[in-house]
Amino acid sequence: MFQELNDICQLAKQVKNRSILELFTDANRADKFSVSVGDIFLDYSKQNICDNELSALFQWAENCHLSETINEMFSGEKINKTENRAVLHTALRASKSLKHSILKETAQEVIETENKMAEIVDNVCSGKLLSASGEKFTDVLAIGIGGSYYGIKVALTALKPYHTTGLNVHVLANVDGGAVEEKMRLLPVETTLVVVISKTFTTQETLLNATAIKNWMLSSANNKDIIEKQWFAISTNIDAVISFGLSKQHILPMWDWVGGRFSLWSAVGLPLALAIGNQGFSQLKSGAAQMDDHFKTASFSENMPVLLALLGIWNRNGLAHSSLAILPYDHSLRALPGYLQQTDMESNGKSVGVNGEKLSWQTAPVVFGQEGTNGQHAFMQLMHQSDDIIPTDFIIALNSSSPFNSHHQVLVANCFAQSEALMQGKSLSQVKEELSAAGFSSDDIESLAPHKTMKGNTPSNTLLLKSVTPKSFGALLALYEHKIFVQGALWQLNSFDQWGVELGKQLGNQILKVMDGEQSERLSSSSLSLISKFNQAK
Ligand SMILES: O=P(O)(O)OC[C@H]1O[C@](O)(CO)[C@@H](O)[C@@H]1O
Repeated sequence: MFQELNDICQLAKQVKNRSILELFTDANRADKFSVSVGDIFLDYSKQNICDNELSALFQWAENCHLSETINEMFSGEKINKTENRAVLHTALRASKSLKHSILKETAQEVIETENKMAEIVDNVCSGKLLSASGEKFTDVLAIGIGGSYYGIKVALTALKPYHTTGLNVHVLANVDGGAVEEKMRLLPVETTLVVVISKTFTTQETLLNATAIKNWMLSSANNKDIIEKQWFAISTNIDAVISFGLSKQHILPMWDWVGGRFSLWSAVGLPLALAIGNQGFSQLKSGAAQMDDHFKTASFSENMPVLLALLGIWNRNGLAHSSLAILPYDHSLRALPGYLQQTDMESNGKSVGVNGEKLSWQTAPVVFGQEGTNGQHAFMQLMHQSDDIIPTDFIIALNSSSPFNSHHQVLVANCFAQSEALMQGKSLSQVKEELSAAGFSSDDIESLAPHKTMKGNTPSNTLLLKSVTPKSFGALLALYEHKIFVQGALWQLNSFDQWGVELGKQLGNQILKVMDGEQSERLSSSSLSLISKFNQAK
């Protein structure tokens, strides 16, 4: 029973068209299908699922040895098999004693790096560490892309009310001269601290942006020590950073057992800590650690990341829904959909299993979203009336950091209304009744009614945070990290590599050469013609 994903899919097939709304005849459903961890509450009662199906999912997860796989990750087994690496971002937010027991001899280096990072933050804030011109820093520019950008970006945005240090922290990721120019116009050269983040220190976009900013600083500043004094880097590739011109004392290490998209908890978080202070950064990590403990110890039926993962698989494979909408109804969480797009799709957007076999099931959904209520005036039309059912995660904070309470109430009401509308829908007969009550003629009712029906039966989760604080936000990020890990494990793929991004990088380099006059037989006539149009326009 329930040995294979296929068994789960067969079970789901039988209930695909069941009405979610009718499941609420069980008066205890909302209580039963919800769980709390710290400051986060998850209501999953609006999913198309019942007790026996959840039990089947738990049983299947047990049969897949999920508990063992979770232990393997936390204990540092090399579960990233294609790169022969452990996956230990959780150790970065663990207690000192746990760090020692997991990381062994590396623990000391990790703790020293944490201390060094905290010292940099203290010294920059107190003015002990000054710019090359002897002034206090006013701004920080973080340069990095992908996993060396999204975590910082989402946390900086979410924790704006906790930016207590007075430093203005900016991020530069995209390789676009316009974005670079924007920063140059905005930033004061003499008082900007730069943090270059690149695990490999070979990433084209980051190196190009860093070089442009470096040249700009060198040409605009009076002091030629500006790079040595005002720049820091986070990387595993120390030699490359030194060749780039940074002083060794200004390099904080990374380790190959921390994946880029799970690296916020390492020194990669330096720009964030420079905004929210050391205390804020510790609280962020403590929230994540709280979720780690819960994930490691809670039974599957109470385990929030496991539940989210299994519900996602139920929707993706069982009910064959191919997308996932992330809809935070909180301005501070507006960067979350973009962050989760990377974390989820770069981790699990794969079709080959850990042993190289072609998987015979679908994996990561297409993740998209936007802050509410903007989405309601855009793509939610499709969610209500197209044939595609798009499972949704609604995320709200019960208490807003804004003083505009009436706005917050309207925002939350809209959020609850959308999950209800997506579930209830509106049938043809309901619409006809409404039109008739409003006095429409029978001809008008017949022609208008089909346009006004809503399919309903769209499943959703609602996540409530007491408020968005460093601690609750850390827990939220860890929740999704673990959800994605569980899904990858159950889909039997490696969530921790990203070979799919390589071909584009190779072809990008080749195209640059063709733009400079080299011949290529590997490119299609379409691309060659586009290159020629670009060259003509130059
Ligand atoms: O930190 P790096 O080495 O510059 O890499 C940046 C990002 O590029 C990727 O390799 C691919 O997008 C990510 O996994 C990584 O986070």
